[in-house]
Amino acid sequence: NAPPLSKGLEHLLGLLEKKDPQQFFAWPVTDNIAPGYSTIITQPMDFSTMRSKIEENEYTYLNEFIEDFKLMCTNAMKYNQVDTVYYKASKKLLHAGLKIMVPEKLGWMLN
Ligand SMILES: NC(=O)c1ccc2nc(N)sc2c1
Repeated sequence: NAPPLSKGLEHLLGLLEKKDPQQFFAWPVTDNIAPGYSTIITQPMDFSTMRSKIEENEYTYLNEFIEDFKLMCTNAMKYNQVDTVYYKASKKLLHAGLKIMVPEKLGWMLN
């Protein structure tokens, strides 16, 4: 059965996914669309993987979820050149996401 954390994380995930309308972060990046991706990015992460982890109760603490979100964004800033839509979108998503993942905004989930 889903402990309370997973309910909160699913809500939070939904808020973050809305900040990625082009769905650049919706699914794992493949080497087909991003040549050499799997050699450059050793720890891939995307929203669909995060959703699976929530459903499998793989997140014990909110911080683990936040780390995966940051990993997903920083991977994109590592692989993509600064002048690409992907880099720009990941930087914007990272900052927008970290703005809502602060204690005063998440108090309802933390206790
Ligand atoms: N999340 C990413 O880093 C990402 C997503 C989509 C995409 N499509 C390409 N042609 S390169 C690329 C990179």
